Amino acid sequence: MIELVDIAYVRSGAADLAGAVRFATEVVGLEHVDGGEPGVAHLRADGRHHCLAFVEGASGVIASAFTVADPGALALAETELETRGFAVRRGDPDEARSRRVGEFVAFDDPFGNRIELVVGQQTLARPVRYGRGAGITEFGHLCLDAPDVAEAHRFWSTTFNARASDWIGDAACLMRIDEVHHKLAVFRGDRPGLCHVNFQVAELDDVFRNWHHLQEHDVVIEMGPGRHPQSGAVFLYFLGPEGLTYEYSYGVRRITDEAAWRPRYFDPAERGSIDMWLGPTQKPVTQPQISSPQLVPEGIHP
Ligand SMILES: O=C/C=C/C(C(=O)O)=C(/O)C(=O)O
Ligand SMILES: [Fe+2]
Repeated sequence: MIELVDIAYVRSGAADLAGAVRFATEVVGLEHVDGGEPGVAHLRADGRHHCLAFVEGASGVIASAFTVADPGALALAETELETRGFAVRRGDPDEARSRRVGEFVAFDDPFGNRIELVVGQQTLARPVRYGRGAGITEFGHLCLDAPDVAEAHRFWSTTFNARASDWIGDAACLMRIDEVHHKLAVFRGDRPGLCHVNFQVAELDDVFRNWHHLQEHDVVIEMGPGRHPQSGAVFLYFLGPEGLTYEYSYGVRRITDEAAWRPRYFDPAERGSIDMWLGPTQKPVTQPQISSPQLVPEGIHP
């Protein structure tokens, strides 16, 4: 079993790099960390050097990354994935530099989502220079698509240490890797992709202030403000450029008594199962996975 320590970053293709950065800084409120790397823009939300990187090119998610403890754990993870039949590729030093990590490996999950496992993700000591005062405190979670959510849970909970915190029928599974109710969610979708990236905000007021800010800037609000009964968080989903959905949320549950927690099963057909405030609900737009070079011939995955 591979122990995921935290989420690290999402890497996404941007056909209009400048436009994606402008939105991420001026509208979402992230910091643009200028790394002097042509064609790549790093966006920061917390201590991590970045949690979102835009790479000039075709729109779509390139990879979603998780941290493991140290180089030894990364080497063990590589072997374990290979033993389980996954093709694993070691990132080269230039790729690792661009990701601001010491080392990383890449593989595709059984549904075609490109996952990277990293060690040595760079921390910046100076405070975050937020693009605007959105109240962002941290990169909260990432959400992937898969056609079979139960199968995705089986994969993440047997290959990795992810535990189901709650289910929304066969439509979604919210999984934790630490005390936070979920840092990884899988939603049902026909194709692999990134359903959304989440940023936690400091206060309830931030969610509502941000809502007005987004409306003033004619941003498409996909869902909310509302309150999820699963994590208890007040949410707001909105669509950015390149088909990337962002979520602000406030007040996510922490599961402090691991032994006592039992995942709950919500019925997606019940009104209120997605939004306790009974607002209109819809699945956020998914950013499709960019088809990356095959790691190995098809069909090798278990
Ligand atoms: O549709 C339900 C979403 C639930 C939550 C939550 O409980 O916070 C999410 O944020 C999510 O799955 O992304
Ligand atoms: Fe979310």
